[in-house]
Amino acid sequence: MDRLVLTPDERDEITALVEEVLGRDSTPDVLGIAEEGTVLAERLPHRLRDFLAGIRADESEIAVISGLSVGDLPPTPVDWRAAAATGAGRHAEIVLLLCASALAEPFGWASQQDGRIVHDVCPGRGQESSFTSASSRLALSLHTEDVFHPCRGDYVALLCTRNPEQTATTLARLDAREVPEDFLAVLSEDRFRFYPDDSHVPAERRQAGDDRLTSRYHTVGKVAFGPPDRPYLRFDLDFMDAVEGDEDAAKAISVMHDYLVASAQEVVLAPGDLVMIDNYRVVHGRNPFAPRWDGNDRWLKRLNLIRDIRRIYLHNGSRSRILG
Ligand SMILES: O=C(O)CCC(=O)C(=O)O
Ligand SMILES: [Fe+2]
Repeated sequence: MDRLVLTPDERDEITALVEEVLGRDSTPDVLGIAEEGTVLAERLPHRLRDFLAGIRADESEIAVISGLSVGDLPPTPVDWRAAAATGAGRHAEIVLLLCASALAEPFGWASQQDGRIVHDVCPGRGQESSFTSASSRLALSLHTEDVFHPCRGDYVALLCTRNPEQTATTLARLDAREVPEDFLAVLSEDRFRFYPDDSHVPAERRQAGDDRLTSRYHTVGKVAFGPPDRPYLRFDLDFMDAVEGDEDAAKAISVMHDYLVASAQEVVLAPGDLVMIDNYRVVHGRNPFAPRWDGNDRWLKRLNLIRDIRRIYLHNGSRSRILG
């Protein structure tokens, strides 16, 4: 893991830029700021830009920037809808957008959190055991973000505003030297189906009970691909399966899951920590925790990033960074 600890002066420089951007408009347009992101990011402290350029060039798995300001915070919202309605944590959103724009291009999903580009990750009441980031009492299993889609992010960026129980984010990669060749060979073939996760499916449809995974749209692909010595990875136990009748592929999913769990590392984010997770090189998840619903629960802001925004434009058939 690579880490950069910002100095108080660097933090203040970033805060001043964020305040300038927020001060331009009484109702800031977050998507509009994302459009300007890469230009605004040129004004971030040199050491931060240098660090992120290195992360990008090296394809580093995990990078943490510590010491960011998250602004004045209201109580942790009860769910993302409450955050969206009130603009809770706007300062933190812009910190995240600007810093992340020095690494890659922000984008969002029409099907997720109402098409917002910056997401809220906080425990949702009634969603304690869901398979989404709003879960709490149930661990969020190791996954590639948006595993089903060819335009899934190159990075997931998470900025922590609160983490009172020091709940860990979990991370794991595939080290080709550690796994048997025949197993890797199965993972490297188009023998796996990938489905949209529950955050992309309207709650009404899920509650209606007619939403079996296999009735969802899916894509077929490999779990391991890319440079053989440093393979890329596509995996989400809860939202994938083997193609019909392929027992060796089904077994490979289960062995792969055990391998990832056994080799996972934990990163505990503190307020003001921003982690950039390479969504091709590592899978991520979260340990379980017990929310207190006291306004001080764990709360992250999340942003998806892609190296080449044209892939999104081509998919959309328009210059929109909201995919769908
Ligand atoms: O809460 C965390 O640490 C990770 C959550 C997650 O997987 C996500 O927001 O994509
Ligand atoms: Fe995730």
